[in-house]
Amino acid sequence: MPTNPRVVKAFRAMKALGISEKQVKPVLKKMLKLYEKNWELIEEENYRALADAIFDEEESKVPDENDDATVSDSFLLMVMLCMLSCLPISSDMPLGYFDLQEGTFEEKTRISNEPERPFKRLRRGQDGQGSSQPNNSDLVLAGSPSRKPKVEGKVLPGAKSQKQSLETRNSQPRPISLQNPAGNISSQTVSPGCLAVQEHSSQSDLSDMDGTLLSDSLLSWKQRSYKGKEPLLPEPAPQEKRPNLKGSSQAVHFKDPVGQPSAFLSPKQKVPHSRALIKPKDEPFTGDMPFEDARQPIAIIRPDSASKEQSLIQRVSSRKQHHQEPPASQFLAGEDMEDNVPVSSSLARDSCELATIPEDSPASLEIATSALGEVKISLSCNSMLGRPDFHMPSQDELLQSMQDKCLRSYKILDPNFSVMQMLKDMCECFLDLATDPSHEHESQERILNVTPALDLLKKSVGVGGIKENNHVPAYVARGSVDARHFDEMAAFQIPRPLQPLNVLEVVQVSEEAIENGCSGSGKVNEFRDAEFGSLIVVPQSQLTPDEFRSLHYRTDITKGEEMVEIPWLNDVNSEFPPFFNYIPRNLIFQNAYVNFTLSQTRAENCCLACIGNCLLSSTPCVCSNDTEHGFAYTLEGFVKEDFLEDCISLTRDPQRQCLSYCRDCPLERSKNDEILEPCKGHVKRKYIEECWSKCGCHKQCGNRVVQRGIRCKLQVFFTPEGKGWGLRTLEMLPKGTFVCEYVGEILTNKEFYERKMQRTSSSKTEKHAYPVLLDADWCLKGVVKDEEALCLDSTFYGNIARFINHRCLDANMIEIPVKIETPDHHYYHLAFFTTREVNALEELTWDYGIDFDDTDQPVEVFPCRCGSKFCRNMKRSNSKFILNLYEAWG
Ligand SMILES: C[S@@+](CC[C@H](N)C(=O)[O-])C[C@H]1O[C@@H](n2cnc3c(N)ncnc32)[C@H](O)[C@@H]1O
Repeated sequence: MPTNPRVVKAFRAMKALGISEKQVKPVLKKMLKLYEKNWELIEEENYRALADAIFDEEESKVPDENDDATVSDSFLLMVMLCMLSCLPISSDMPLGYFDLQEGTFEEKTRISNEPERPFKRLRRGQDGQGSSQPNNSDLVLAGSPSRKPKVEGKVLPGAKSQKQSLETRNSQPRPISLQNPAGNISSQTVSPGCLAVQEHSSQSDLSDMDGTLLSDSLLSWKQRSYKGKEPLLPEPAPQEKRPNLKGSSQAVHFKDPVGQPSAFLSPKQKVPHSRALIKPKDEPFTGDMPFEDARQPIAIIRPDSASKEQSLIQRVSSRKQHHQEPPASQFLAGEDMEDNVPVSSSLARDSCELATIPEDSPASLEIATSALGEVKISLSCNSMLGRPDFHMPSQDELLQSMQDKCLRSYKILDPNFSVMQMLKDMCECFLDLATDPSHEHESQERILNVTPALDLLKKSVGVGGIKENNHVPAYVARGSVDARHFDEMAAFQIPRPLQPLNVLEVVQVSEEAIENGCSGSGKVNEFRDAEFGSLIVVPQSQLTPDEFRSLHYRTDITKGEEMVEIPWLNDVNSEFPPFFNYIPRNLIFQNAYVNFTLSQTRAENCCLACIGNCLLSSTPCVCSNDTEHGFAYTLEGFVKEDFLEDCISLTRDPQRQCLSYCRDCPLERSKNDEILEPCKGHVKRKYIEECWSKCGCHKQCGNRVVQRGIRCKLQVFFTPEGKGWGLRTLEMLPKGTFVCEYVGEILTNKEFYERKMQRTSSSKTEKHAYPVLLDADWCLKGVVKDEEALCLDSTFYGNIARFINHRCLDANMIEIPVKIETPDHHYYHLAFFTTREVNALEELTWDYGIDFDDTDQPVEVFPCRCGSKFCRNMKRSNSKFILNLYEAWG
C-alpha cells in the first residue's frame, strides 16, 4: 500500500469512480513525472486530470469492436467522470460503495470464448492478486471461458445534492445484487472494490439526471472518446425503461451470461509459471496494422494562401501498402512548377482542402487535407523574414517549449483546448526560439548536419529523380519551415529506390562534400538565394549523414570490428539501417560498477595450471564449476545438448520456470517513484563460465567460445512482416551454435531510467534497441546496490544483436549468461545460442520475455508480429493457447 497520503487520496478518488488502483498506478506515476510531482495539478477539480488521463489510457488500448462491454465500461466511466465534476470526493469516504441502479443499459451476452480486453474496472475483485507472483489458479482461469458480470443497471445516476450524495456514500456498505443461475436476484454484500458502480439515491435523482447527465460536459466526453463508434451515449432513458426503484434501488445487478460464477483473467494474471507471461492477448492481430515506417509527407503548400486552390498538388502516399511506392512524382506547387517536374495525374487529388488560420499573429498556419485523410501542416513564421538573427531551433527545443507552454497555459485539461490554437502557439514558440541568441550555437550545429545531405542531392543526379536545379532549401524557403528537416523526422522521408542509386558515387560525393566543407552558413546563404517563388518544395531524395554512413557500411555494418563482415540488405523498401556506433564489446557508460581487475580473480577461480585445451583434460578444471556436468561446450564448440535443453526448459517450460523475487528490487527502486511496486520476479538462469586471461590455457581452448566473437555468416535485413530490421543467418547453423553476444553500453538501471525519462520528456520518437537486464543474480544475494544493478543498452552503442527481433516462446535462439572476466555475477555477458538447427536465410530471434500487458517495464511494448502460435500478443481463444502450450511441453 502506498504510504503517501496524497497517493492514497488519489486512489480513493479514483476508486469512487470505479477505477481500480491497478489502472490508476501507472497513470499516476506518469503524471507525477510529467508534472514533476506537482500534486496540485493532479488534485485540481477532484483529480479530473488523473481521471482524464486514465480514460485516455483505456481509450488508447486496441479497441475490440466486438466487445460491447468495453463500450459500456467506457461509457460508465464517462458518466462517472461527469458526476465527479459535480460531487467533491471526500477523503474519508468509504471505498467502493457506489451502486448502479438497475436499469436499461443492456450489455450483450458474451458468448465468445475469447479472452477479454483488460478493462480492469469491472474486475477489481481480482486486483488484489494482481502482482506477478505465480498463481496456481491462473491455469484454471486461463483455461475457462472468461466471463464478465452483466451490468443490468444503466440508469444514469443523479446527484440530488452534494450533501445527499455524500450521505449516501457514507452510509453503511450496501448490498449489491447478483443474479444467480436461476435468474433470481440475491443480495449480498460485496467488498469494496468489487465492481464499478454508480451512485444514486432516489427516484428524484433520476429525474434530475435525465436532464442533467447528458450535459455539455458529458457530450464533449462522448465526442472526444467515441468518434465514429456506435451509440456511445444512450438517449436519456425512456420512462418505461427506468429501473425499479424500490427495495433494490441501490443495488447493482450482475448477470452471469451462463449462470456460472464469473471468473476473469486479471490483466496481471499469468498463465502458469510462465517466465514471460504466456497469456493469450487481447489485442487483435491484424495483418494490416499500419507500419510505422510508412510515414510519408504528402503535400506542398504555398504559404501564400491567396492562391491556395491551385497551389496544392499532392503526392499519393499509400500508408496501407506495405511496400512503399517508388517515387512517382515530384513535390511542387503552383503553375510555374508544373512543367519542371511531371506529376502523375492519377496521383493528384481532387478534394484537397486548405485551411488557414487567420493572420493575427506573427505566424500563420496552413493545413492541407485530402479526401484520403492525409494532412500536412505548414507553419509559416512570417515575421522571421529577413531577420538577421534567425536560426533553426531543434525539434527538441521546440517540443519542450511547446510542452511547457501547454502545461502552463492549458494544464492539459482545458475543455476548450484547441489544437489549432496549440499549433499557432507552436509557431510562436518557434519564433521565440529562432530568435533567441542563447540557442544559436546548437542551431548552427543542426544546420551543419543538414547541409551535406542537401549538397549531395544537388550533385547526385538521378537520386530519386531530382534534377540539377530542382533542389531547394529543404528547411527554409522564404521564412517557411518544413518540419521534416528536424533530424527527428528523418524517418519521415520520401521513399526512394535504391536501384538507380550508384552507391559508390553517392558515398564519394558525400564525403567529398563534407571534406570540402560544403556545409554551414555558406550553404545557408545559397539556400536563401534559391528562387522558387513562394513554394516550399521538398526534395524527393534526402540522405542524412547517418544514411551516408549506412551506405558506406553496406558491406560490413560492423565497420571491421568483428572477425566476420556482416552486410545489410533491404529488398523491402528504401529505408537505411538506423545509425549507431558499432562496438564489439560492452562499454561502461558511467556509474556501473564492473571490476575487471586481475587481482579480483583469485587463483582458485581460474585454471592457472591448465595448458592447451581445457576440454581435453581428464578432470574438468575449476572453470567448469558453474556447470553441473563439466564444461558447457562440446569439442566442436557447440553448447552441450543437455545443458542447452536445461536452459531452454528453465525459461520456457511452465513446469520448470522459476521466478525469484527480490526483497528490495533495484528495478523498482531505480524508477524513483513515490509508489514502489513489488518485485515482478526474475528468471533463474544457468551460467556458462569461460576460461579467461588469467587461466593457463590457450586462446583456442574449447572453453572460450563467446570471447572469440562472432563466427557465423550473418546478415542484417529488413523484415517483410513489419518488424523493422532483423538479423538472419546466411548459412545453416547446428543446434547449440554461438551466434553473437548482446553488446551495448553497461548502464545502471537508474541511468537507464533517466535515459528513458529524458527520451519521453523530449518526445523523441526514434526507434531504439531493446535494453536487457543483467538480473540473473539479483535475488540470490541480499539487497543489490544501485551501481551493481545493471543493464545493457545498445541504442547508441551496440553490436549486431541490436537487430535481433523478438519471438514469443519458440524463438530459435536463447540467451545464456556467460561469465568471463568477473567472478561475481552482477555483471556477465549475454550470449545467444541456437535452440535448434537453423536453416540458411532463417531469421534469428529470441524471446525478449516481454509482458505485453505491462506498460510499466523498462522496455517499450510493441504490437508483436512474431508469427508464433504461442504469441503472447495475439488474440486467440484460451483453450487453443493452452493446448498449444501443453503440446509444446507435454
Ligand atoms: C532490438 S530491436 C530489434 C531491431 C529492430 N527491428 C530494428 O529495426 O532496429 C527491438 C524493436 O524491434 C521491433 N520488434 C522486435 N520484435 C518484434 C516483433 N516480434 N514484432 C514487431 N516488432 C518487433 C520493436 O519495435 C522493438 O522495439
